[in-house]
Amino acid sequence: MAEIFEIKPDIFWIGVKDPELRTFDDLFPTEHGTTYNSYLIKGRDKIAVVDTVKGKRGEEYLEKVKQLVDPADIDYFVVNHTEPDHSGSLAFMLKHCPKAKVVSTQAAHTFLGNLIHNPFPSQIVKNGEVIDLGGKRLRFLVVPFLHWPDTMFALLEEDEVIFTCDAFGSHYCGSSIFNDELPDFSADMQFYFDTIMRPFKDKALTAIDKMKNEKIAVICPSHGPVLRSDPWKTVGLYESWCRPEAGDKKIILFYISPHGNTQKMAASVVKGAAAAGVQVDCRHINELTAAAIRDLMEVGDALIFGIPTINRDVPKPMWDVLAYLSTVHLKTNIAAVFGSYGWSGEACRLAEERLKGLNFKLPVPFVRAPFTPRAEALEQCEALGRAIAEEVLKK
Ligand SMILES: Cc1cc2nc3c(=O)[nH]c(=O)nc-3n(C[C@H](O)[C@H](O)[C@H](O)COP(=O)(O)O)c2cc1C
Repeated sequence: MAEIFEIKPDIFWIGVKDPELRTFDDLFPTEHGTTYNSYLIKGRDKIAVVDTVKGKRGEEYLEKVKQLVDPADIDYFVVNHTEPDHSGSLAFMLKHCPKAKVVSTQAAHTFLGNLIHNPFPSQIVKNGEVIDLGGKRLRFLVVPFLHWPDTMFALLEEDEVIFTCDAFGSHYCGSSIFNDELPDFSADMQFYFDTIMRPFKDKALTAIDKMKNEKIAVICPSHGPVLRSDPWKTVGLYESWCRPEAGDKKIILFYISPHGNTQKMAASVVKGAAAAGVQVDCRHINELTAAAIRDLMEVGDALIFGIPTINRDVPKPMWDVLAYLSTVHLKTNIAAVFGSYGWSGEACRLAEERLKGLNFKLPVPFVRAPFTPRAEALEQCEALGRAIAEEVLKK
């Protein structure tokens, strides 16, 4: 018999486990594998399934469903989010569940159209709408961008069970599916937050605000353990990871400087900003871990990058820094660039293009200086620092 867990009377975990998975979506390491969680709810009158599983696991998943109900009796597939690890077996399941309607947000409906291509019976729901299964009412909380635009949570009001899709999930596959029956997986949960949810901290706080008015005894995410013991502890952790730190305004300056010229320019930028009343946390990127770089990015009221040209390009370690910008939740969209070069000097322009592509505002054009910066170039760097500080103080 395939593994099924009863979470509360007539609410079942019918997901599949993937303990050997070591890289999720070609992107993130999964040291402890993962699970694709799906849930079946038997109301007095209707049957609903919340999310499905990865497409490759469809057959096995169908067999699980058959252990509990006749698939032809399923009334609803609730799609909280359309990422293929949760919706991949939906089209397959619909063939076996002729009466089932797909319940989702409008955005998820559009995405499913682009994933499945064939028409499917559907019901689009808005925030606060309810589907009554008979003694079990499913109410939807629309929470866009956790972490795709399509996302919603589904709350079983009477049972106080909420299905939150990727939010509060972990890539963790253990012998049980319940958090109170497993070893500590908090590091996996934090890593999951860091890789998936971190760019959407403001959206997570909005979702948490919506949850706070609700009675919730169990959180059922779409990966990893079901949180039936102290679910609010996890909500509190998310809140602490998402809440911005208060404090004085500051500029973060990241630089690299094999021959020390860009470093000289950095010192002048720092001087100019300080004269305008804003401190600069000036850091050589080789002295920072990736985690420290990402943390610093999130606290900066402006970000400045000191970049020499190497082989007609931004040096690779600095490209890595620029790549991190899309993996964090930035407080600012103000940036500036400067750097030394020898003969062709492409780096500043390339970095500016990257920043503009991420919707940064660059109030001052980049300052570039050939080899050892002259006094005039250092003055330009001071002016750059001052202008960015003034921009920060305007906010
Ligand atoms: C390996 C190497 C490759 C370089 N390639 C370029 C280049 O393609 N174009 C250019 O303008 N300068 C190039 N330079 C020169 C540097 O940009 C120049 O020395 C600059 O002053 C270095 O800044 P830094 O003192 O902050 O390290 C290169 C330097 C090195 C060491």
